[in-house]
Amino acid sequence: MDPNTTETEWGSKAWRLLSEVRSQSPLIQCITNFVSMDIVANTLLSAGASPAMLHAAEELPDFTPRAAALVVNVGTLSPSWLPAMKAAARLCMTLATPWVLDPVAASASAFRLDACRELLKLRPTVVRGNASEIIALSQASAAAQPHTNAASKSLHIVKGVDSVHKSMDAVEAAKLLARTSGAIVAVSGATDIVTDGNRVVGAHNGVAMMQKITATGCSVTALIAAFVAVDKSHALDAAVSALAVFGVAGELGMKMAKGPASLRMHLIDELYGLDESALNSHVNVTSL
Ligand SMILES: Nc1ncnc2c1ncn2[C@@H]1O[C@H](COP(=O)(O)OP(=O)(O)O)[C@@H](O)[C@H]1O
Ligand SMILES: Cc1ncsc1CCOP(=O)(O)O
Ligand SMILES: [Mg+2]
Repeated sequence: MDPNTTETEWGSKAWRLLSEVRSQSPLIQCITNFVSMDIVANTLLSAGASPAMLHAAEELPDFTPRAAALVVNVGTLSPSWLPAMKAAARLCMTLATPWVLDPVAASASAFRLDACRELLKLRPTVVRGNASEIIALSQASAAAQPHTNAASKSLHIVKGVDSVHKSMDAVEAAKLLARTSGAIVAVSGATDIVTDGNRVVGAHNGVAMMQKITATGCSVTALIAAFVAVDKSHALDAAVSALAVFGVAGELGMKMAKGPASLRMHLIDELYGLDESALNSHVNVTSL
């Protein structure tokens, strides 16, 4: 993070990065779960990025090098998808292309937890999960070997895809995961937390109703990828900005929404229409 960024400057930083996404329209390859594909693509389009949901291993050598960033989301993981996820992540690591891991339901099973740990070794630029996912992954990755006792203890910390912890409960776990993985770690929730293992920044935007729309977490993970794509050397700032922008769109959308279904529509509309004054007046980011 730029240590000189003051709390009042986050609005203009978020605006600058959103403007870059709109002008550059970065190509974002998304290997993501079936539930999320539609809302993730629509979120990226509304922000100005160009989404592509390609996951066939045969296509990766041609396509992944052309992407400005990659998302790997394990939400509907199956054995047939994992090799392509790893191959795409490995290509990004080799090419220094930013990539973002969403460890959906990280410790729901040993298969999923091991997959997330293997993906972590491929040096994601950012890991974004909810609090339960980050706590589980942090504990598991602190264990040295697959299926050690420490790793199996972190099994079933998550219930399913929804968090049973508050984001603030995951601050230390996030810092540890950032240190052990080398990634920027983002924990979504009432306060979105972003850390590089030393600094901790909180983004306080958003509304609780966003949890009642499936795949909002997946969507903000993809938005983080778009923001990191346009500011590769400041991944922490980019992640904070994406989380704040998505939260502001949720706050503005909530003014017109009657419930989760209409919030989904209004959030996407508000993301599309965000302007400088809205971000300057609504972005609420502090150091923690
Ligand atoms: N209680 C809350 N108040 C405000 N925003 C929230 C709240 N819970 C989640 N959000 C927002 O909803 C989005 C999805 O986060 P979350 O529900 O934690 O992810 P996931 O869907 O992966 O569990 C994020 O943008 C987050 O900031
Ligand atoms: C319901 C569900 N089941 C497998 S993936 C998925 C979507 C999860 O999306 P999010 O993590 O954004 O809530
Ligand atoms: Mg999630």
